[in-house]
Amino acid sequence: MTEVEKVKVGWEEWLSLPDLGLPAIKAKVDTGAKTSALHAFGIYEYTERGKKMVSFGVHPLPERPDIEIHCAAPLVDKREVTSSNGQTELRHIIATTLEIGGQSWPVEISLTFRENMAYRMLLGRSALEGRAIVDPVQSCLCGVLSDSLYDELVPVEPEHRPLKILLLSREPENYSSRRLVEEAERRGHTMDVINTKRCYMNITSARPEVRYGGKVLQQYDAVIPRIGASITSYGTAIVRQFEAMNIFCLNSSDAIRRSRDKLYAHQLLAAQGIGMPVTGYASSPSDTNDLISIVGGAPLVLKLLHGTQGKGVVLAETKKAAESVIDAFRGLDADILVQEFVKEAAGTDIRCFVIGNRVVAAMKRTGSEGDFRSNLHKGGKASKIRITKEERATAIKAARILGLSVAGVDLLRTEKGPRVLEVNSSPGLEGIETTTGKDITGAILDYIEKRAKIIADKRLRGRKRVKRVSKSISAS
Ligand SMILES: Nc1ncnc2c1ncn2[C@@H]1O[C@H](COP(=O)(O)OP(=O)(O)OP(=O)(O)O)[C@@H](O)[C@H]1O
Ligand SMILES: [Mg+2]
Ligand SMILES: [Mg+2]
Repeated sequence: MTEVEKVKVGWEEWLSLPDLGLPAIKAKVDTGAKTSALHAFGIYEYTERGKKMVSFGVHPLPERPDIEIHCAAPLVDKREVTSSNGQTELRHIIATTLEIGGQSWPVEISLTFRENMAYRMLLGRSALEGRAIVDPVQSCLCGVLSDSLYDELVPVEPEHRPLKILLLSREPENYSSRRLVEEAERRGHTMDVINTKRCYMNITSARPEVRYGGKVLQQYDAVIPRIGASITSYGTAIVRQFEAMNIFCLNSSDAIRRSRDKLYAHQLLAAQGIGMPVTGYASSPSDTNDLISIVGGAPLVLKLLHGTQGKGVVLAETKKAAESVIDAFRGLDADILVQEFVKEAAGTDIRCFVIGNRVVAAMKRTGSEGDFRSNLHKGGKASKIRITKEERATAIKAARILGLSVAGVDLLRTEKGPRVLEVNSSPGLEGIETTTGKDITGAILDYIEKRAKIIADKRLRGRKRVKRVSKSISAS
């Protein structure tokens, strides 16, 4: 290619990724980065005719969160990428076509979560090499693409093909299970509810399968895992088996495991800058004193690492009390977290219900008189609450870090901003639906319809040619 044919680009440019169904994205040109990056959420790997693929969602226009495009692309690699803030993460690398300034060529793009960033895409060196010349003081040399290009796409309405869904739950009669079945059937889908503990599998078989009552469980479009804390290990093994069968699982086995291990989850969240109460952890009783001082002394909160529903969460008002509780837990050979007591939360926490990359509902929970724990199972009361932008962004980010598509993110409201307590992978539906009056079950099924459809139908959407709508050149 000769010099003349190179596309001239400024420091920011509008471009299209036609194979992904993205007609207009404003990218920041970043010659300091090798690989280009695209903001994606709900990243999911699957195999299509022996070829590795990845599906994901994109909100291409930061100011238009209503535009959500679900994409699929060949997965070419998984690579450690260090972003500009110095954080390294293992990213999916996809192959696709870049269209800019009337030309198009193949590129590799890494998928990352940059919901809070001004640009949904970074155009790196490899994508520009031999194809473009950068003029760092110019902007949008290739013209401006309008939002309206998204209106012309194949509608993002999920197709109403009946799906076959499997609900893994040991409680078929509880509110969450009943609502999911009822709503799925109302939409014309079928939903089988199966006790996770009754599933078994042949893990050595070349063709992975899960069995139940002598039959092979197969041909599901989606699995909804509701795995209780007491069976995390077995439950996630079953989910992993379904993943090996390329069946879409609403939450992945890895994500469930990460969120269940409170210590691990805390480490992952802390590493990505999520605010949490100061938390310490130790195994040896000889360091109890220092551990207590790390979190700022009494009063402090002690938690069993694998506790749930407020069981195993204790407030120690004095240092003496803290020491004796730590001793008692140790005597039981239980792993514990020692945590700063956030007094200003005053027995109230906020449950944010996250689906995909949206908080679909939030409620405030206040503990019963005299209890600092706000768990509804412990007699707490719930009410509607409007969350702040920061709380919303934190909840979404926390779910995303753990890799959960559906999550109940619990946080405390403090003057210094939200403090995440934990992220639940099987959040209950009863409290949130009755408190907010919102159809959360419907929102979960909307999400499954979109995601499962992409994988089950194995078709790409929104392949349309793109017209430049205007050419505006500015030197900003
Ligand atoms: N550090 C803290 N400071 C103040 N209050 C806290 C703190 N940690 C926990 N709490 C209160 O105790 C409740 C239970 O704690 P946490 O959510 O960590 O435990 P859990 O047993 O796993 O509950 P869940 O049923 O939500 O899984 C919280 O909802 C909150 O109201
Ligand atoms: Mg919990
Ligand atoms: Mg909780």
